[in-house]
Amino acid sequence: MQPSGSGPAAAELDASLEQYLRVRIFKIIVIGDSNVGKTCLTFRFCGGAFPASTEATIGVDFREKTVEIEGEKIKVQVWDTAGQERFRKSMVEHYYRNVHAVIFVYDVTKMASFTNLKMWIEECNGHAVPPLVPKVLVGNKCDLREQIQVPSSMALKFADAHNMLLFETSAKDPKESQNVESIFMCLACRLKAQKSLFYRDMERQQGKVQKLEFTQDANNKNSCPC
Ligand SMILES: Nc1nc2c(ncn2[C@@H]2O[C@H](COP(=O)(O)OP(=O)(O)OP(=O)(O)O)[C@@H](O)[C@H]2O)c(=O)[nH]1
Ligand SMILES: [Mg+2]
Repeated sequence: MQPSGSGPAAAELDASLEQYLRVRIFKIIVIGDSNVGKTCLTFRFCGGAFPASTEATIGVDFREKTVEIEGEKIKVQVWDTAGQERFRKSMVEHYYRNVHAVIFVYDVTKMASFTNLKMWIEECNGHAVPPLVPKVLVGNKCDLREQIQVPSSMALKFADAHNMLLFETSAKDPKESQNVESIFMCLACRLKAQKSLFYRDMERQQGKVQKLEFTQDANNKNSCPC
């Protein structure tokens, strides 16, 4: 596993430094029951492989990957959170502070992990995460076809009701790696478009809209995987 030596304060400092150096950094948190595969999904995206073994995450593990969207380098900072209450309770405030996007994960072979999503969404809402923060739903472990308990139709209905996109995938199956990548890239593209709008509005207020280099991105959604 990747080392997780730096704490949330260091990650926040890192974010400030990155902003200073003008590389945009997007903080994406991964939330859900213990054992649904949050660590494996984040490792698949950032490390390009399925980890040989994992242990329950304690507090949070940070992973990151620099991606390029429409010629701009963006650092995706992934917060792989702990699903077990005892390993997360002291950290919850840090998870949600200044978060840019949220990924809710359930295990398609475990109905309880799906029904518990309600609780995870409540926790997220309870931390005043703005409605504009994009959220997606991920059903993991689709490689275990014989054991699926959560039908796609049920998950889709839930995702629709909560205004989220649904991804069903497997961190384990190498054939699904592109799909895992799409989850994060979809969010990064949305954030890039959103932030461009934000910057454009700010500039408009200041009467400088013509000078802003990000303006064009707001309307250009062609490269978004979703
Ligand atoms: N078959 C299969 N197993 C998976 C997949 N993803 C994860 N696992 C297994 O599920 C178990 C839990 O994975 P983790 O990624 O550690 O789960 P987690 O959600 O991070 O758990 P916490 O850190 O306790 O919150 C491990 O034994 C993984 O090997 C998958 O896509 N398919
Ligand atoms: Mg974990």
